[in-house]
Amino acid sequence: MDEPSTAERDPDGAPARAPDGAPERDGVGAPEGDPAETRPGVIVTRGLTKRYRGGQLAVDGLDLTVPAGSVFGFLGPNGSGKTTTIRMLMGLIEPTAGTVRVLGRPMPRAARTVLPQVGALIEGPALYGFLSGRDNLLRYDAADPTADPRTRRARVAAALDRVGLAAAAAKKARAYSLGMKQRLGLAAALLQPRRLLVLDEPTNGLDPQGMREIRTLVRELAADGTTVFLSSHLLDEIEQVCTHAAVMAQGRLVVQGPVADLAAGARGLLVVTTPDAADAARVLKELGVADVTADGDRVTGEPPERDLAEVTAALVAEGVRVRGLTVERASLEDAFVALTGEGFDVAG
Ligand SMILES: Nc1ncnc2c1ncn2[C@@H]1O[C@H](COP(=O)(O)OP(=O)(O)OP(=O)(O)O)[C@@H](O)[C@H]1O
Repeated sequence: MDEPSTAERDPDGAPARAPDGAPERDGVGAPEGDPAETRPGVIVTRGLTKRYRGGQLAVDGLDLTVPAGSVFGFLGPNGSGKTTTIRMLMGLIEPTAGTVRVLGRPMPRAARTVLPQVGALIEGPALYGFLSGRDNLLRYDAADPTADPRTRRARVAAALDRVGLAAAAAKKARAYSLGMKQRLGLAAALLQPRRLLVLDEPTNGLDPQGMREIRTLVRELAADGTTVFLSSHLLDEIEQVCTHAAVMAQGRLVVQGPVADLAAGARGLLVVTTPDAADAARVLKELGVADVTADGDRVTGEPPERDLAEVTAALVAEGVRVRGLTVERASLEDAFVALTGEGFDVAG
């Protein structure tokens, strides 16, 4: 629950520059009042770069395009630059170079008009422990000049209900679990209808049941037409809830696109189930299948170019009893490993 006021400080007014000193590429010559719909994405960054004062290059030349209506997963191991990027998207910190457009407007310059249309949950909500969950939200909403005080109580009740906190609404926030605090932060982001939700690790600190509930909520919000941008270091979470994803590693964008396409980019795995594993492995090698490994009654390898029917026929012709033969779809994790040559650090 970042205070919007921190994002509303006056920027220097100068157009952001790409590292080579070229003027900002996105929206050159376009008037600021252009509707977002004429833009390619709800979030568009070009050459976005952040070097911290200590010299740490946290984000390096990021070109991100988040399509309208997507649930966009921003994925990367700890320290890959996700939070730094999100803070730049929300105008909380200045980029060292490059540009950010959110809802078609440049950030941080247009923060005052953009941020009321964006619900954000970044780095855990700031809560008053001595106030109840409900009173925290009433207070938060009262600090928003665009919020209608006449509908405040009803909106707060609806938001608490939506995140499953209605029963705990009167409890002091300091007695909330981490998961409950996370939900309260989400409720704060949902007090008004939003065109975009930006959620930094929204399931952090939640138990599996809480994670499922947040995923369901994200899907419902997306079905209502809200674009959701969420960061995560959990690959399966992104696969379960996101339509699109971008993968970060060491401050750089590795890949972005529809989740189905990203996973399809990795080749998947040929799996033969058979009691004659040794013979099956030999035949597959003879057929030119790469990386053949036998483990119990399971023989795996790279999916061959040739028709699977031919592979099955060759196995059977050699007396291999085939119980099953299939190509397992590649997961996003396979895609990540294929793209970076690294495992995905899911610790933390
Ligand atoms: N305020 C700061 N000053 C200096 N370096 C920072 C600062 N904030 C982050 N960094 C460094 O920048 C890099 C990217 O950090 P960032 O928090 O953006 O990554 P992240 O992908 O969000 O990681 P996590 O999942 O752990 O939050 C890291 O090496 C981090 O140590």
